[in-house]
Amino acid sequence: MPGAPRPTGDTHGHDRAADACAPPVSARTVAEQLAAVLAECHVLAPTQVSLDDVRGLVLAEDIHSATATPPFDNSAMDGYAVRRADVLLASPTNPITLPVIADLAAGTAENPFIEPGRTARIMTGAPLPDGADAIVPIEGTDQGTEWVTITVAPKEHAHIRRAGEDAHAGDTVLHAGSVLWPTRIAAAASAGTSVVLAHPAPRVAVISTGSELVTPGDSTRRGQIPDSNSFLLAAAVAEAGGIPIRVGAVPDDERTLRELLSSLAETVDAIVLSGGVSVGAYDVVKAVLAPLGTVRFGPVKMQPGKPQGFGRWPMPADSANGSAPDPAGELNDDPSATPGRPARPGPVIFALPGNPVSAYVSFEVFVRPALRRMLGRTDLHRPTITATVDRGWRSPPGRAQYMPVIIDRDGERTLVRPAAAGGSGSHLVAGLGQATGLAIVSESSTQISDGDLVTVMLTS
Ligand SMILES: Nc1nc2c(c(=O)[nH]1)N[C@H]1C(S)=C(S)[C@@H](COP(=O)(O)OP(=O)(O)OC[C@H]3O[C@@H](n4cnc5c(N)ncnc54)[C@H](O)[C@@H]3O)O[C@H]1N2
Ligand code: MOO
Repeated sequence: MPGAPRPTGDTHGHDRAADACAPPVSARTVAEQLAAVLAECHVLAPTQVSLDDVRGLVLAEDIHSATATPPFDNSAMDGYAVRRADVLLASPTNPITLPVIADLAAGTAENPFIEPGRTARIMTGAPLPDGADAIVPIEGTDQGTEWVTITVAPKEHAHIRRAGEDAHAGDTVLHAGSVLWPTRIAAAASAGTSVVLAHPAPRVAVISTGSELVTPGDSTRRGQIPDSNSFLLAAAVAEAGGIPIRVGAVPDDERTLRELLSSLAETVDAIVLSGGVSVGAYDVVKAVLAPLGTVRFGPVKMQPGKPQGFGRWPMPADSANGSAPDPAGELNDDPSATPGRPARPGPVIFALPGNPVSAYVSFEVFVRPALRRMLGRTDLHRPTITATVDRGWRSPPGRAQYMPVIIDRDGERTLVRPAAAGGSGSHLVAGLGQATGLAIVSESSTQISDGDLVTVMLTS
């Protein structure tokens, strides 16, 4: 990229003077940033997926029943298969005793013909033997095995489940576009399908950046804190339906991060980074990604979550196309190299702010809808409700605010109050754990008072 500052392996090596000279990036609204994100995130191409792995995926084909469901007439009760005419007059005062000619368990292929005056013991799910036209549950008998005494007269076709009453062979049991939740997975299985064409779950690498970060539980010296963002974001990816690959925390070192991104790019659909996107001296994510020209960094008019980066990791061009791979910007300086087409588009990259509440809000507002678009979901957004403010707060002018709130019921009313004692501070990660929603305050509001109505995104 001519004129772009060349990334270096040093921690502090990128050219701050060049950054200062770069034209200021205009602030986007949340809607503008979301539109830019969604325009770049496409549904993943469908693949064959085993029913073991389809939960939450979107079906890309209709599923037809291979056979009738149920496939054969069968018993709905543990009891006796009878000719109803034989026991029509049965009652406690008029018991009728019949010989038991067979014992039919679920799974049996036997089909003993039930002659008049005979019966077979039968279990739930076993095929109805020819000749029988009703089932007497064991509760209406003495449960005999050689002979059985029946004291209850069955109704017509009592306790018989008919072949095809659920679906006929060839019926469409699921339509393309259906989200495969457990009951639909059961419908596919009962239709005789073990593998379906579905849009796969996006594989999402989650990386925290910051030399201050340690693994939770490890001892910390002054200046260090546990990495909570990689756990937050990996769990949020899974909850959104993606497959998280939690890399953990990497230090503020450009070469380390560049090599990591380059190696991950081959195997993931998205990369979610946190930290290092603001204007600090060691903002490693921005230092590595901004010079590539494929990731845009700029402020979004929201609080928290102001500094955002979004774009794509540039993949090596297809060598058959005669071009040279150069994702890291350091392998090829040959100006005569012919640009080629990438073999596949690189993963989309979300560079989220490091403050934990900022990272979380950014995930909810931008990453989650994007992942759901990649999954083929049409319900991209969380549901919202209107709630009454129980304890007011302030909001910065010119920025849409996403306040983590606790949602309570008070009779007919739904009440909200800030989840963290400190309010909207983007470092208040412990308080964030109390939140069950995000109250959305418009750019023009600066004071949210007790009794006001607010829109609340339900997050759990
Ligand atoms: N002079 C300015 N300073 C800052 C501005 C600004 O406009 N001008 N913006 C502020 C805002 S708003 C935010 S948000 C942050 C974003 O900064 P970064 O994305 O560069 O994030 P870091 O500086 O790396 O970290 C910020 C904060 O979060 C903590 N952190 C980072 N990663 C994790 C993690 N994985 N787990 C837990 N906590 C994490 C980090 O220690 C810092 O305290 O910039 C403001 N500054
Ligand atoms: O915009 Mo920052 O994300 O407030 O903390």
